[in-house]
Amino acid sequence: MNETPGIAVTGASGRMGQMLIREITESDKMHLAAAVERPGHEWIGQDVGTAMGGTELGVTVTDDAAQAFGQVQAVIDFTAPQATLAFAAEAAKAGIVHVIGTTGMSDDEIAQLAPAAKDGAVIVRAGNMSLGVNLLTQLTKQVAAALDVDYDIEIIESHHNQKVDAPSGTALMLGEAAAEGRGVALADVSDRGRDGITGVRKPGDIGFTAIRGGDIVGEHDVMFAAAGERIILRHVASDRALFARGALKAALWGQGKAPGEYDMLDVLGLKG
Ligand SMILES: NC(=O)C1=CN([C@@H]2O[C@H](COP(=O)(O)OP(=O)(O)OC[C@H]3O[C@@H](n4cnc5c(N)ncnc54)[C@H](OP(=O)(O)O)[C@@H]3O)[C@@H](O)[C@H]2O)C=CC1
Ligand SMILES: O=C(O)C1=N[C@H](C(=O)O)C[C@H](O)C1
Repeated sequence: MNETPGIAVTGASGRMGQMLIREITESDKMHLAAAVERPGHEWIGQDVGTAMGGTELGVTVTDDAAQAFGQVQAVIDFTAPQATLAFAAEAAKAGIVHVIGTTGMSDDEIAQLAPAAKDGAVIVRAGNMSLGVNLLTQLTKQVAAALDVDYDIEIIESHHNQKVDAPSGTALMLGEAAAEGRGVALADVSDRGRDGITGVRKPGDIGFTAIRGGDIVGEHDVMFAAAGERIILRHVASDRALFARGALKAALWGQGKAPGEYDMLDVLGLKG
């Protein structure tokens, strides 16, 4: 009998799904108890370890999230917005921790998580689970608060060519932090797509640029550009294990917490 928390991983065959499974099986603080994929996926019914090309892990990939979540203490979910909403409803029914790494959720989709948090899920959601990026959000807020609108804020993110959403979840976290530092709402100042005759830059705007290419894991610059100088705050991720380890930490942190919505600043004790 394994006394450590049992963890389910959704999107088990994905880049992050496989990374999470590797990290969980190497941890002595938790154990892999379920692996979920979408109905019709070729991995359904196979042992997840052998499907990944390694040794058997004794966990069969399933498309039955309700049944899987009934057997675990936490689910770690790096999938897609609509899938994540369905998993949140199941996590609420099971009364478990739901760690959400999925990005690209609209404001409306994010708002739809509230009922799940009210009904029993302990939701920990962040567009980036790394300590470095979460620290960078605090630094961004601080620098933005110290500088006036003579410093144009631009957020530049680079990712691999398989990424489907832009700007990245991390870029949006950094944008929110900059806007908060300036005491404005990001929605009012966000400039997300320049093309053609755009006119001159509006003072106070926060601009976003997305680069997609090759196998870039994830790079983010927050630039404060003024006449005669530029300040650039940068985070470079070179290994997805970084995100997976943050997610594992969140799954453990959530044990015994009251149902509700939390983020990585709560987990890392960086709020304030
Ligand atoms: N917060 C963070 O720190 C990080 C967040 N991310 C985010 O995580 C998400 C996944 O990224 P990544 O692993 O690179 O993407 P992948 O496309 O490699 O993986 C996504 C996985 O989710 C599966 N999936 C989609 N819908 C369902 C469903 N209904 N039920 C079960 N599984 C489903 C996909 O299956 P199929 O292939 O069949 O579609 C796929 O296996 C993205 O939103 C990304 O931005 C990534 C890294 C870090
Ligand atoms: O899709 C990715 O790969 C990543 N997504 C997250 C994001 O959208 O910011 C985090 C990380 O940068 C990798």
